[in-house]
Amino acid sequence: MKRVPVIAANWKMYKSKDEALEFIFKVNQAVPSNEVVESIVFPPAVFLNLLVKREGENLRIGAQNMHYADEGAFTGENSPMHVKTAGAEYVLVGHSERRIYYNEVSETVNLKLISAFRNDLIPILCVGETLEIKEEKRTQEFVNHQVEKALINVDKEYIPKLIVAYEPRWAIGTGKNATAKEASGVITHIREKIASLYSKELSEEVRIIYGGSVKPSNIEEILKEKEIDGALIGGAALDPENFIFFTQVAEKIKK
Ligand SMILES: O=C(CO)COP(=O)(O)O
Repeated sequence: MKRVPVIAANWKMYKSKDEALEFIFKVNQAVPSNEVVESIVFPPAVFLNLLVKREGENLRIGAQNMHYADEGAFTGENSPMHVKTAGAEYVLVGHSERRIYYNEVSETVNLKLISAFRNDLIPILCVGETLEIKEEKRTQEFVNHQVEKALINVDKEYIPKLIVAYEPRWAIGTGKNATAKEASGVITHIREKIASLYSKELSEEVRIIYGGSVKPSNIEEILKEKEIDGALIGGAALDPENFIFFTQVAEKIKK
């Protein structure tokens, strides 16, 4: 089954307004068409509107987080409607930094996933183990459990839209990436888990990507793995030239 590769830049809490605009200006014309590579940028929420107005045809914009409720007394939060009307088409759900610093737990991850689908946003569900769990050789058990919990009550009609990012926590921002083979192994098992929850056919439509210290020097090796459908990149994708390079490698390898 052919799956369109995904190259996603998670800006986290970086970039000034001018830097954000400069990035979009440089990248918009340079990335491959959306049918060939889905190129997505996740800026801080306050920039969503600004960046979408400048959007060309190819670069897509997503939110780094959202609340699961449609509205409510939740000071400081953005609803799915807010991020959607600001122009987001995608949303990161369950990023490890949200899980570590903001009390994101499997129940809220699950509610956000359901809410994203209901609001016609494409979620990138982030999963990944700590170093401790890896050393205990419990990676697969842990990651499969995260996937299973996240997908509770998610209707099968939405599964083809799902994107999962396998981001081992020990690899995020550390310069230490999982080897391509390691990542591919975990991703294969995630797909099997989704097959066991839904069906093999549906599981083959899900894009499963890798994140954690992806950089220009390792992107080729990672994307050469058939099971890895793209990358979610932090630090290295803040540079527009790098981002363009990542999309070009995806276009070349996944064609
Ligand atoms: O958290 C990440 C993407 O969501 C990965 O960050 P780094 O690429 O900086 O390791």
